[in-house]
Amino acid sequence: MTSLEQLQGGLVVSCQPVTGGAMDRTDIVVAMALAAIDGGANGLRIEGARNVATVRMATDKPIIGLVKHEVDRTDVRITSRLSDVEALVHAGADIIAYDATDRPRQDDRDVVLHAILAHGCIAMADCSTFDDAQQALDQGAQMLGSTLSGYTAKTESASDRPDLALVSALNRLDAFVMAEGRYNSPDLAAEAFIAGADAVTVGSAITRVEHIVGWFKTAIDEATRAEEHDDVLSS
Ligand SMILES: CC(=O)N[C@H](C=O)[C@@H](O)[C@H](O)[C@H](O)COP(=O)(O)O
Repeated sequence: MTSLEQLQGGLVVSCQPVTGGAMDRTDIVVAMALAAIDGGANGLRIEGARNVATVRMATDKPIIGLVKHEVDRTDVRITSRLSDVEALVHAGADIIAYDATDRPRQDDRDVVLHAILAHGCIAMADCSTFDDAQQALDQGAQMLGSTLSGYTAKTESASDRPDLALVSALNRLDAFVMAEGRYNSPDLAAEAFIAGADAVTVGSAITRVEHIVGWFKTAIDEATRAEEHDDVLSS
């Protein structure tokens, strides 16, 4: 079975710990990846060549690899350099995700895409809009993700809901559609398929303990504040 066949109709778990957090260690990334597979994940999204190489030794499941780094004078962070592609190929990624937005960056976007394809990997375009996806498809990307919707100046939004409308729009294009970004519950992940996704990637809600704890804390704090408010009114 090809990687895309293995991912079809399934769940990819993104194992990206909070940078610098208590879980930001390669051994923990491997443990999260194996636990995700035990839970039924069809594939993994792994950041960093070292993490990809170590997870690769532990499983044959499809790995979507990416490298994130901060560079001066650009907001582009995901696999924006040719050297990132080389490192991920070397590490054994099956699929390489890259920033498919039209924002300026160090190495030309389509040169990065062509390098991924030239190495025989599947290219996953992390898109913020339908236009990003259309351009990526025209250049040969086989997988289109809604990953960056809500995270660029053009699409910035305060909503904590996923962009299901973008997933529906991507479904009209002839490519594998990955719903990704803020699928923070099983119900939302299921909705991605109703919208036309071929697979869904979930990260924070499964592997970022700090975020999950924060969601609980916020809900509890709001509830306790509301209760205090009611007590004051009734006293
Ligand atoms: C915007 C951006 O840089 N997204 C990143 C891409 O790799 C990750 O930080 C996300 O965790 C991943 O996309 C999964 O999304 P969520 O964590 O919402 O399930």
